[in-house]
Amino acid sequence: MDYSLPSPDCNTISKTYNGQINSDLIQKTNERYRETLPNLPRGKGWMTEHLVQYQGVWLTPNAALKGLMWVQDHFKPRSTDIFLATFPKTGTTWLKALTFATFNRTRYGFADHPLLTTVPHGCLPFLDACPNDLDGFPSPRLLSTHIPYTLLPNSMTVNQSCRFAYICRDPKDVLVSKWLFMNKLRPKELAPISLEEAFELFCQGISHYGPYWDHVLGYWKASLETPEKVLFLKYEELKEEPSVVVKRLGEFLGHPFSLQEESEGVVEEIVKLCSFENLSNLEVNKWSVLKLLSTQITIDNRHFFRKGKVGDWKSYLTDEMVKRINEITSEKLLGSGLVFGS
Ligand SMILES: Nc1ncnc2c1ncn2[C@@H]1O[C@H](COP(=O)(O)OS(=O)(=O)O)[C@@H](OP(=O)(O)O)[C@H]1O
Repeated sequence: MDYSLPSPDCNTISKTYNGQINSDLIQKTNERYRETLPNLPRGKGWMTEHLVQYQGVWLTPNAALKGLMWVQDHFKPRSTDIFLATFPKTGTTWLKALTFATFNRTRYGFADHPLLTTVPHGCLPFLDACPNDLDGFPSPRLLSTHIPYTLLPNSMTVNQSCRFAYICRDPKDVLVSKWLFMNKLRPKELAPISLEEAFELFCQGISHYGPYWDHVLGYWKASLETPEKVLFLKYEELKEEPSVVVKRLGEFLGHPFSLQEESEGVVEEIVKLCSFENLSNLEVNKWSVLKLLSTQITIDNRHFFRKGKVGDWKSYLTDEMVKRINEITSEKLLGSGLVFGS
């Protein structure tokens, strides 16, 4: 089986979560999970009723918490692994497409590229959902994760030469994108979350894999310490100069673009293939669904493509909200050398 091809099986973790694979290791993590869960602080959920705080991070109590414990307890990283790491709604879908297309550019032609018929999420297995299903994948593995850098096991960060491509985005756009997306997925029996509520929760750090600023700072600091291992990107820069960023991505992935490829316009082809305008208009991304077996949730692919703009927060946030979130951002990032646009 060619595992690097898009595979609908990349979410097969449900087998694991549902306990159908019966091993001592799984039992141990499940026990740890069952013992830990009742003692964790709870906050209001955006998509689920609650989020729980584990090791300082807010997670959905079922899939995300179990996924994290799984990775911490059992994932066997390889030195050649490449992870696409993101906080949700910062550009995951886009970077997945770009990474997949860049990494596999000699394997697929642009006219019949897998991304024309597969949602980007179907192209890169989600580590947090299937850590033990990945053992059979040939190296080098391209995987994705939402786990904050500081919560990853040492086996992935300190002890291995695994690489991470990380993308962040202006928190105001992340908040708005997340609020609109989560309300679409929120079960009908739960009342929708108002923007005011979402704003408050986000500012307090209570959102999936939040606090947002801590997530960003974890990868930012790691990128300063080990730039060869952590590539730190910004959604806004990718929008501004996609070709420049794709070339950096190529180098980071260990596949720099040759002069010939550049003169043949390969970089631009990748940028075009993965552009919002192209991906959001494909049949697969307009009408198909992504089944997240681990959470039993089905997501319409079109929800991953809303506007794809920088600064759409201006249509939603009040001046007061902007002032508060900007203040939090300045405070949190103070002295880090990292800034977001105003
Ligand atoms: N190709 C491309 N180019 C530019 N922007 C894109 C692209 N694909 C998705 N998007 C926009 O990214 C936002 C979704 O973020 P994520 O992909 O991180 O979401 S998720 O975590 O995977 O659910 C969401 O942003 P908003 O439009 O602001 O809501 C998407 O529209």
